Formats: sequence, C-alpha cells, structure tokens
Amino acid sequence: MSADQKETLGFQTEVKQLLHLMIHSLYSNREIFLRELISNAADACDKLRYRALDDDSLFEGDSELRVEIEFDAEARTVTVRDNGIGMSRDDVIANLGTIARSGTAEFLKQLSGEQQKDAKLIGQFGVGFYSSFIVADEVTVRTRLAGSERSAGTQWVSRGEGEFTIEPIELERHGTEIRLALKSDAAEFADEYRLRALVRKYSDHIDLPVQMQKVEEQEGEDGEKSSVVSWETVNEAQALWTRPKGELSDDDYKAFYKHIAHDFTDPLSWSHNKVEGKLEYTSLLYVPARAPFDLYQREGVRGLKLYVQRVFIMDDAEQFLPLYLRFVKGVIDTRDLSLNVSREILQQDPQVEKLKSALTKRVLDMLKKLAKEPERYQEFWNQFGSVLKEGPAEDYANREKIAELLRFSTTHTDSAVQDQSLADYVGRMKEGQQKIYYLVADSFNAARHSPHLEIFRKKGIEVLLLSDRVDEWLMSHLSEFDGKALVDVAKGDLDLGDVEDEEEKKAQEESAKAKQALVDRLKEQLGERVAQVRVTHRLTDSPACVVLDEHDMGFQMRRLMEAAGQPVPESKPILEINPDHPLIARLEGLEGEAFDRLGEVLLDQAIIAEGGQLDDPAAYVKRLNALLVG
Ligand SMILES: Nc1ncnc2c1ncn2[C@@H]1O[C@H](COP(=O)(O)OP(=O)(O)OP(=O)(O)O)[C@@H](O)[C@H]1O
Repeated sequence: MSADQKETLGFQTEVKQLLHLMIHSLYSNREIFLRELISNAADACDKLRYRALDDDSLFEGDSELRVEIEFDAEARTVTVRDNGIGMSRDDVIANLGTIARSGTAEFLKQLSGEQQKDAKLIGQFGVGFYSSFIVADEVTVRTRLAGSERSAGTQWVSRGEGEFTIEPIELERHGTEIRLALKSDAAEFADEYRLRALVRKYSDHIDLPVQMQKVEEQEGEDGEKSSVVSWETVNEAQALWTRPKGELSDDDYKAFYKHIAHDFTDPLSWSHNKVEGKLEYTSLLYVPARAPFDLYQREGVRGLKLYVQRVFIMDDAEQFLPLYLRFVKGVIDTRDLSLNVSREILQQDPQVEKLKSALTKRVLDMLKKLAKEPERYQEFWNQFGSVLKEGPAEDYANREKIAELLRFSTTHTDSAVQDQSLADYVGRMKEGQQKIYYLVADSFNAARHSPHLEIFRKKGIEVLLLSDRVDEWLMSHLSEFDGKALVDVAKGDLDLGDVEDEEEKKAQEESAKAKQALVDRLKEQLGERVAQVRVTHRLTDSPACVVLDEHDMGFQMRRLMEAAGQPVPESKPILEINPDHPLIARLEGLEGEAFDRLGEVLLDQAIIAEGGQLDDPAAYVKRLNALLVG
C-alpha cells in the first residue's frame, strides 16, 4: 500500500447526471438509501453463498453471513458492512463509477426536469448504491473479494461530485463496508431508534440477519459498572416466501416487492403459493403498478429470482415465464432443480418447462382475479396491456384465458381508453349477429373515423377499434372467442349475418346489378392499381373505400413490416363504391378524361382515409385541383 497508488477517476457522464437528479428529486424520501445498501449487502451474501457451494474456502472461516450496521452520532456517520462476496479493484471501478445497466442513457433521456415526475421515473429505475449521496457528503467504500489476499482490499472515496479516488488497502475481512459521512441535515439517520425502525421496515423479510450493536451496563462483583457491547439481530431474518401466508401482512408483501424489484411504488397484486406433489416449489409473483422503462427493449431486465432449496442461484431467470408475462417480478424457490444449475442447463431441463407452465397459469389466474376489480385492472392494462397482447401468438395453449383478459376500445364507448372485454362485447351482440367485428388502424382516431364503420354505426353493431402496433399480430392469432369468429371489417366481403334481413340483401344485389356497367368501366380505367372494383353497402357517408382480400396481410402489419425494411407480399386493394353516394352518381355521368380523373381521385381518397400513403401524392393533388377548378 503506497500513496502513489491512489488514483482519482471521473464518474461516467450518466452517473453524474443520475447523482445530480437523485440528490435533488428524492429529497423527500431520503431513508431509502438504507434499503438500497442493505439490499446490495444481502445480494452480495447471496452471491457468496452460491459460489461457496463449489468452494467453501471462500468463506475464509466465516460462514455466518450477515449485515452489520453501526453509527456514530457525534461523528455523524452510518456504516453498513457485510461479509458477502466483496469486490476486486476492477469490480469497484466498474460498479461504482459507471452505470452498467443497459438502457440507462435511454432512461435519462426520458427525464423531464420536473422533480415529481422524475422522482417516479427514478423509482422505476432502481437507484441502488448511488442513493447514498442523498444523505451523505462523503461515502467511503472498503471492500475485498472473498478468497483474495488480505492486501487485495480496495478503498473508494467520493463526495459524489464527479470524481472518486481509489487506492489499495489491507483488509482483514472479506466483504464490503460502506461508511457514510452524513450531511448536516441528515443527522437524524445516525440515531439508534431511527436506524432500528428502518432496518425492520426494509429488511425483515430478507433471509439474512441484519445486526446492530447493543450496549448493556453490567455491574461487576466489585460493584463497578461497565458497558458490554454485543451484536443483536434486528430483523426477522427469514426469507419471506418461506413463511406461512397467514403470518404475513400486505405491508410485508409490499416491502419484499420493493426489495426484489428495486421499485418505490407498491405492486398492484401478488400471488404466493407453496406447491407440493409432482412439482415442489414456492413462488411469490408480483404484478408491478408501473412499467419499467426497458419493457420493450430486447435486452431489458426480466425474469424471476431463482432459489433452489432456499439458496439464491440467480437473478433474472427468464426461463420460468413466457415473454408476454415479462413484467412479472418475483421469486421461485424449488427442490426440482439441482444447486449447480446454470443458465445453459435451465434452457434444457424438462422440469423448467413444467415449472414455466405452472407459473404461467398462476399469473393468468392472478390477473383474472385482479380483473374483478375494474379500476385496478385498468391500471394494469394501461401499463402492460400491449405486452399481454403478445400472448395468444406466443402461448397458443392459453390463448382463451388470455383472450378473457384483453381489453379494447370499441365503438360502444368511442373512447381511446381500452376498457371493454370480449365478454362485454359478446353480451351486447345484436340479435342475429354471429361474429365479433374489429378494425385495425394506425391510430385511435383513424380507426374511429374509418369509412368501414359507417354501416356498423348505422345498424348499431359494435366494432372493436384497434390501434396498438401489436394488434394485427394479436388478431392473426386470435380467430375465435366464445365460439364466435373475429372478423376484420376491412377484409373480404361484408357479411353482417342475420342482422340484415332478406329484403335488404335483395335490394343490395339489385343495386349492385344496376351499377355493373360503372364497375366495369372503373376497373378498366384503374387497371393494375386495384385487384377488383365492386359495389358495397358498407358505406353510408363516404363514396368509396378500399378493402383487402380475406387472406391478405392487413394494412397495419404491411406498413410496420415495410418500415422495418422487411419484404412484404405484393397485394392490391379492392375498391368498393357506395352506389347511393352523389359522387358515384356524378362519376356515372362522366366520360373520358373527367371520368378518369374522378375515378383516380376516389381511389386515392379511399387509400388516404384508411391511413395509407399514395405512391404519387403530387399526381393526386393535381387531379384534385383540376376537379376543383371544374
Ligand atoms: N455490498 C456490496 N457488495 C458487493 N458488491 C456490491 C455491493 N454493493 C454494490 N455492489 C456492486 O455494485 C453494483 C452496483 O450497485 P447498485 O446498487 O448501484 O446497482 P444494482 O444493485 O446492480 O442495481 P439496482 O439499480 O437495481 O440497485 C452491484 O450490481 C454490485 O455488483
């Protein structure tokens, strides 16, 4: 150890930003620093316990893993110490100078500068170690990797202002000690009662003793008083999921959620189950109240904490839930896997598949239960609905259960809020209606004003209005609900089933016949631009619309794939005309160039109304202007 080995290094830019923000926006919730430090200490002990399964010399003779908390009111310091895995010098630089989590830069971009909003966002992100600087002027970390030489210790010191120093030190114990020199206005945390209360609040459910010193006055035989200091465990120190449900309060469950999910917000719901029999496992699964910022990122954090017979094995074990339930947080503890299981083994082990299907069922049941409370379910849906919509495609076996959980906007409410279930829709179906109708568009407004809805509105038939990116994908895997086919109103022939009576159908056939000559002329003129021209009765206000063949890829999916640079199969729209519209009557009376012009304009407008793009917009504008001039 020599002074010249001391180095001063700068924080990564993102850390500086994060620190600045945290110190200013989390001011009203400062105590969480202790939760974060204890949480990290517990994780470090879990890691050591796991590594020591192979090599118990790593314990260095000290296998009673624990966290110790000390304070000094006069010096205004709080120290959190663990005998967990510890860190090497490189670990320290990597972990305490940068933000390793992917997506952080993205996260920081989302910050608005408004304190309240940002405080919420930062809560989702999980503040971790850096939260020390909310209460401390200076933080000193002394750490040594378990199993390394005494001289391989590292001391890291920072005032959180852009730099830290790092130097080698000699350390007797492995593990990590974090000492906070508290700010003058945070002196309250160097207080025994405050600390004890916080330890209980934040770490009762952790399977690790958190200890504080107890000072007792003792009278010796000679009558002299002396004080004896001993370590006393302050928390329950029992893994929460191993305790019987009856013993646990909602607050216990909530506190545990915050520990494992690094989230400030209470969860929306949870499900705690102990299963014995063919499969043996305990699971505790949570539905968070807010989506994490990386929910849609490929490399986003997902998965459960895996324990085998109470021994922590890994975080983010993704194999136990399907992707469409990636928002679920929680713990799975099982006897059905071996202690030396690895990510690679998890991918092949048949037990894992069984556990996955059992846990999937648990989550779907939990959501079903949550759906009985519409307001809370709506909170869930607004955050995670579009993820759940991936379900029917990914998990065919459960698609009916998932279908019951879906919520949509519909013409019944005409609101962008997706709060109507398929069962609600079926309950409102008109007499004679055999199908569930839906429409997919790029936005809610485009869907709501689509010409395809005209006949449905006139007849009072409800249509689901879909505008999430995933909707067409969802619908291509959901062909039926409750024995009723789901039908895209922009595809194929319009069939309203028995809602229309024979007379209406006859009248439609006759008006189609009467317009046959016009249809033929129009088809000839539009040529390759359309697959077909036909008369429709789906329109009441618009002169024309485009539809697709029943088996064609939908407009929305086509645009998404094109945008992603994927090849899309060639397909042409079918132009449908409204025989009762004055523009169609006018078209019928036109000849030559005037006919051509109006015909093309009708097709272009139908494409625009459906949300599509014109190949040659300038030509459209020219034609339209020519028509306007007359
Ligand atoms: N007591 C400790 N012992 C060993 N390593 C630690 C300890 N505290 C922190 N670390 C290391 O520093 C890293 C960063 O910690 P930090 O609390 O900032 O983030 P995190 O725990 O990974 O994530 P989160 O943001 O969810 O809290 C940890 O992942 C861990 O590797």
